[in-house]
Parts: sequence; structure tokens; C-alpha cells
Amino acid sequence: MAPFEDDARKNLLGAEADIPAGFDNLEYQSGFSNHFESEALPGALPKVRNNPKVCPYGLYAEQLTGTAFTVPRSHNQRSWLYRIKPSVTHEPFTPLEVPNTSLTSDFSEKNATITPNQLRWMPPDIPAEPTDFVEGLFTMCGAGSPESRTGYAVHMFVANTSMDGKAFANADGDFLIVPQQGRLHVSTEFGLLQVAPGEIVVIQHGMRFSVGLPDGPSRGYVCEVFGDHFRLPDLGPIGANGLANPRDFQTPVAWFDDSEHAGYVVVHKFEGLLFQAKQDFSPFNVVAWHGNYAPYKYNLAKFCPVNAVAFDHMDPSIFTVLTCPTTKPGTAAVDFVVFPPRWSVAENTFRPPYFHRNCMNEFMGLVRGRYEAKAAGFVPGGGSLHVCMTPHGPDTSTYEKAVADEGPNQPEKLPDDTLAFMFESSFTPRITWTALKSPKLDHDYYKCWLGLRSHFDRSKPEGSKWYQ
Ligand SMILES: O=C(O)Cc1cc(O)ccc1O
Ligand SMILES: [Fe+2]
Repeated sequence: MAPFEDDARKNLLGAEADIPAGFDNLEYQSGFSNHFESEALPGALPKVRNNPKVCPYGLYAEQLTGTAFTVPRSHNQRSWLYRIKPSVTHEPFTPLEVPNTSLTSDFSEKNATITPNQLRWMPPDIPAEPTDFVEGLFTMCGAGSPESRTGYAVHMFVANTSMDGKAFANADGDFLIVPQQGRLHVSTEFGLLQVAPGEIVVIQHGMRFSVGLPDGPSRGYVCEVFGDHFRLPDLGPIGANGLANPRDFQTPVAWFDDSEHAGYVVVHKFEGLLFQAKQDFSPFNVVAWHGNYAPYKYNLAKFCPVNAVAFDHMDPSIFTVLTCPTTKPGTAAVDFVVFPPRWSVAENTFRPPYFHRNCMNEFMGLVRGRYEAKAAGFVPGGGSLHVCMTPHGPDTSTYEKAVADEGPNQPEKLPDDTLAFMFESSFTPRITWTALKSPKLDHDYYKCWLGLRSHFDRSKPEGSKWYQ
């Protein structure tokens, strides 16, 4: 190797990269959709070309392609992985039976149905029997299908066991995972991520990963998109900064496991069905990689909210963290929206979320605290779904409290320990029988609005007294 190449490499990477010992003090690379490069052994990343005749350390080169080869450059995503053995070195895939699984991407009448009713669920219980992340996944609702590469699914998971000798890959789409209880130790082909409640992790189409549970039982939400990848929303007149800032997204550094792994199982989700293949090595055998198709995590506490500072209630799109587009401009397959702690300062304004009907579909979850539109009944780990054009809004006591004070609104801090989110989709979801027949379904949800009585008074055309 010519000496100048070594020097160039040193300048690029700094000191020799260390292999992290585990999940303590993990390093990450910062930025959204950057062209990253990382090597766990010095010089493991081939220089100049992607496909040298013989790779450094005798590694195999393998490309993971996340968009059609010919997608415009601005949206093209792929990475090159340099691994000890290529992914193809496995026994044939065979169907994997997970008892009682309701993980699906088939939203036909067999698995799912429609209802225009407002739906709300209490948190699912953590099972008593050993259950890992894959076994604990179940589907709440969804639309479209992986084979048509359009639509989405909302899943939840409950788990109490780390995945051991087992990885998962999703050939159907991307997973945006929102842990609600317990940290996740996520091993991936690209390196390690630690994801705590309050953070999210996105593992894209095809990437192999494994979930460990350092804190024991864990619960959370998963939004799966079949058609495209999540990206940062355009900011329009907001300008170049704010909402989720690109540098706050964190992608792992290369890390590999070259130990013996007889009978390692790769679980592969393909068109909603699970398959398994055995191999004699860990799929986390990538010593170096480069590219712009890699998993990332994001701490929602870093979200920089922008909102009304004079009057009125902005539409929740103002809180979009990530968006997965459809081909229709401005119309998302899924917007991932967060309702973060913030100051509420709008004057002479009904501040809670307004009453509304929406052409989009809204699945909501709560990581912690209380959601500003609901005084009770929507609790951390629970969920709600308001489909296209189904009326919803603040519950009776939230409404009564918000209009009770006739004086000017005072600035109010929405507490630091509140964190609600929404998967907002232009696809109208069908709700799985599992979700509809769940004992956690709140059959009395509609009652939270029945107390909204008429305040109509023909003798009071002026509305709020003090404003006029
Ligand atoms: O339904 C909800 O609670 C989500 C929501 C919040 C908001 O501030 C405005 C509209 C909206 O759909
Ligand atoms: Fe809504």
C-alpha cells in the first residue's frame, strides 16, 4: 500500500478506531442521512473503490441497497458492508411459527376490519412467559401491503427476554421504534445503539438487528412503512434550523462479533410472514462500512419546537420529527409527530388540541406523563386511533378547564415529563382483530366527550368578555 494512502486514512479517521466493549459509552456518528464511513479495525475500509479484488483483512464486500439503483441522487440510499462472511451463507429459509402471533401485514378481513369509532387502549401487559422483541410484536392496525410497496402498519411490542443467538430482518419496510418502558440494546450490522424511552430508533428495510433488554421488561410502539424511508420534513418559512436538527441524529460506528455461533437464527419478515434461517456465525460480522443507508437513533428531548407565540393553535404538523412521503406532494405515508414539553403562551386562545375531523389517520401513543387533550384514560404505554374523518378532540374536563378562566391566558409550561406522539398517515388503516378484541380496549372511550354540554347563549354574542 502506498504510504500516502496510509497518511490520508489516518487524517480521515484520526487515531485507530477501538472496538467498543459493549453498550457502555457507545460512540455514534452525527448527522441525518450523511455519507458515513466507519471501521472497527484500522484500514478495514477499502480505499478508493467499493469492490477491491481482495478486501483488507480478507473481508467480503456486500452492498445493501435501500432505494432503487436509479432513484435521484438526492434520495438514493445504499451502504457497502465489509464482513467476515457474506449474508448469503445460510441454510434455506423455513416458515417460523410463533405461537399466537398477530404480527401481520395482511389487513384483509381475515386479520382486520374497519370501524369509524374512536378507539383507545390501555397498555398491553408484559407477558409472564419468556418473550423476546420479535415474539412480543403484535399488530394494531395498518393499510396497504409490502408487496405493493405502499402503506404502513402500527405494531406494539412487549418483551422480557433479550434476543440471544437470534437476529431479525424486515424485508417489508422500515421500523421506527418508540420504546416506552426499558432501554433497548440494539445490535445491528452497522454497530450498536442504546435506545432509552424518550428516544427513537429507525432500522431500515433489510437491516439485521437484535434487541437486548438491559433493564428487564420492555414495551413500546413500532411504525412500519412499506413504501419509502423516513426523512426530515422541509422547514419552509421556519428557515434552516429548528424541529429535529440533523446533527442530533446518531448512527453507530462499526462493531463486529467474530465469535463462534453454531445455530445462529436469522428471523426474516417477508410479506408479513416470519421465516428463519440458520447459520454458523453472527450476522453482526461487519468490520467496516460506508454509505448513507444506516440505522439511527434520536433523542426526542433534542426536538426544538416552534409554535404560536401570539394566538391560536397550530396544526400538529408543526411537531413533525420525521416524515415518510407518498408520491402525492405534502401527503405523508406517515408523519412521526411528537408533543414535547414546551411553553404554551398563545393569548385568548383555546390552547388544548382543537376539536376536529381530519382526512388523515391518527394513531397516538404516550411515552410518559399526561397528554394535553386528555385528563384521564390515555396513559403511558396505551394507544388511541382516530381514523379518517372520525371526530375527536379534548375530553370534557380538558375543555371545561381550558375555557373556565375568563382572564387573559398566562404562560404555562407543559411539564418536562410529558411525551406523547402520533403516527399520522394518509392511509386509512384497518384495525386488527387482535386490537379490537383486546381486553385493553376501552369500550367507554366515547363517554369522555358525552359531557360536552351546550354553552350556547343567544344573549352573549361577545364570546370571551375580556377580549372585546
Ligand atoms: O388528535 C390529537 O390529539 C392530535 C392533535 C393535536 C393537535 O394539537 C392538533 C390536532 C391534532 O390532531
Ligand atoms: Fe387529532
